[in-house]
Amino acid sequence: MIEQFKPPSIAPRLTSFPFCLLNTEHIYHSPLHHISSLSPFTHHSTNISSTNPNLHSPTLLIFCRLCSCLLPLLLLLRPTVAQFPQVPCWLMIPLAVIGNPGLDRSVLPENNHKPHSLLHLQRNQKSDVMASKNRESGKDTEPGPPPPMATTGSYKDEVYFMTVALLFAKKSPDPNTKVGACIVNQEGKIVGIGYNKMPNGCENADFPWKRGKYDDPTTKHQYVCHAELNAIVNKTSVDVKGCTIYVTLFPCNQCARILIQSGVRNLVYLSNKRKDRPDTNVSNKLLDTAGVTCRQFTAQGDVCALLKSIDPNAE
Ligand SMILES: Nc1ccn([C@H]2C[C@H](O)[C@@H](COP(=O)(O)O)O2)c(=O)n1
Repeated sequence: MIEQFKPPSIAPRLTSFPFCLLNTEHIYHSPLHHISSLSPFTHHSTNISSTNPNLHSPTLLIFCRLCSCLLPLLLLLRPTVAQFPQVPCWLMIPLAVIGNPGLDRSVLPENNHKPHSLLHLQRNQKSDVMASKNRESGKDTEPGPPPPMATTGSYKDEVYFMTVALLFAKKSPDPNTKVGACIVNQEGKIVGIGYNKMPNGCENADFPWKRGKYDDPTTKHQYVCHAELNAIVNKTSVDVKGCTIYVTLFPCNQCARILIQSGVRNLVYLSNKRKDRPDTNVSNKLLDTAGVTCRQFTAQGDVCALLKSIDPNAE
């Protein structure tokens, strides 16, 4: 049997006008990209509505005709209505469909005046999220360049950074070895400072400060937080990836691991007198293998005098 296909008579006509309207360029400022997915007039729902018997009802026909007359009228009225603070709530629904006249576009980025601006914004936010995910997974921990070494003031910048580390070492309650650390980001800004002390909430006076075997709980070694660790946990930036650490004493094995894992890429140290001790003897190997550049800070002339004025024992 051969049968001619009869297209549904009313539904396509009903949906055609609002469908076209929603896709014209004239209303691209409106949040219709979003709303249209909910609207019964989209491509999507056109397909659904053509099989929907409700759409064939005369009431709906009148409603749609009314909408098609009302919408252009509201478009014309839109700037005028926006002058009035008290917009009747029945007007809010069609206005929401046309666009929010009260939206302060100056708070949006420049290109937000273009079509699909919200979409652009979401894409940018998405890439920010991806970037931070990559950072978390350590994918972007490529060696960062050392901070710029300008000579503003009397000294090179690194002299100031090492001086800050040395100055903060003086705050350490350790009677024998005082260590200071200063973390500098790739813009040459200080983002973390630390010195060796007991953990927060553990009174320095309540814990031993004497030296001894590393596994002896009556000595300081099991308790004290090293300067490098404190500088990292005190950071003022999101992270310390790509940063340079200035430290007055070469890091121990544990601190070397912490520096590597936190993404610090460059190390400048003042003294390495403990490098062969069991708690420091593999630092160099770890840092070197992980690609952290290490360099000893050398001071001469007035820089030497400056360091000695802070700590007479400074080498
Ligand atoms: N890179 C380092 C090395 C050591 N410290 C701290 C830990 C202790 O408080 C002190 C070392 O004591 P010592 O064995 O010399 O009696 O220095 C640090 O903060 N960072």
